[in-house]
Amino acid sequence: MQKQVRPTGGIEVNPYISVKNVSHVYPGGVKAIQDINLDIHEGEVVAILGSNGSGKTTLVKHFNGLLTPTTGEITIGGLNTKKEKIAKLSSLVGYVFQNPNHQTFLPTVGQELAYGCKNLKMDDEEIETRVQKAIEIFELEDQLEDNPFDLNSSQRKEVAMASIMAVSPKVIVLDEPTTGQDHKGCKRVLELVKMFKEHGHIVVLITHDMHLIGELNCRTVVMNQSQKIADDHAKVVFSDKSIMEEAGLQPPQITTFANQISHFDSNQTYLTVDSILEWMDSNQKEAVKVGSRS
Ligand SMILES: Nc1ncnc2c1ncn2[C@@H]1O[C@H](COP(=O)(O)OP(=O)(O)OP(=O)(O)O)[C@@H](O)[C@H]1O
Repeated sequence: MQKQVRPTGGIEVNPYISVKNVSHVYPGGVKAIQDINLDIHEGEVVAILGSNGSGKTTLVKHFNGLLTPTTGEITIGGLNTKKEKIAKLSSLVGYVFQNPNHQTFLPTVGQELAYGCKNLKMDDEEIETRVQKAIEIFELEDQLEDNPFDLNSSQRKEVAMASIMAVSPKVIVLDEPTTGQDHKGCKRVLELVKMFKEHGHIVVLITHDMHLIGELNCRTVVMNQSQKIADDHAKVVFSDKSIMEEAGLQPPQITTFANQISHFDSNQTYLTVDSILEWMDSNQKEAVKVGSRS
């Protein structure tokens, strides 16, 4: 396999996910993605952004073999997705659907947590260890006998994420993780993405949630009309007006605000309120008092 040079660090590392010249045409003729190239490495959190129908879901469904390229090639951990069984690919790439009802179907949370591991034919001891770890991380001890459908949507989403965590795939794909979540649920998603990264997972998020991307401060891929039109750090992408306009996207409100205020460093893109407060502190802008209004 050809080695690729990472843009930073200068060390040659093979990407864990390698998408090469991939197009996908659905039966009926819709060209959902066209000539996509994308490398994702160990340790990365990557957000995939774009308007409805731009091809985000089609692209990520290729990572676990739910779809295969019409043309081009995808390798996951060095395995060509066209040649591997879906079961093998799902042990490497876990997919958390936007609607947890699409992936929770067993009568208890405990059974749900073990399902993915059982499906991959792990032995009982291994399943017990993995499920126990997921229970601890997600603090689900008191809910094991509950029916997932008696939980609220935020809790059900956590159960879906915990069952993927039990399988422990290298890559965790989160499809619109904050959609339908209240403020607490959104904060929890942010924590979980950080936690997945700390546990050594690559996280790929499909999202329309600019605030989430701002908080994650992560690599951002923009899809538009079935093509990849940007792939850079969120700060670079959000400050590129032509890309944002082409894709019909709005940066987080705090970024738009900072861009309009001459006080702020015009060479910087501010993604969060905290980054603005930090700038104010370090520049001792006394004209603008930092602190909450009473
Ligand atoms: N199973 C399918 N059969 C035919 N066309 C499809 C199918 N799934 C998606 N498409 C079409 O492929 C294109 C890309 O869809 P896709 O769902 O990948 O976009 P998306 O960016 O994820 O959109 P959204 O944000 O609405 O989920 C759209 O034109 C869509 O209508």
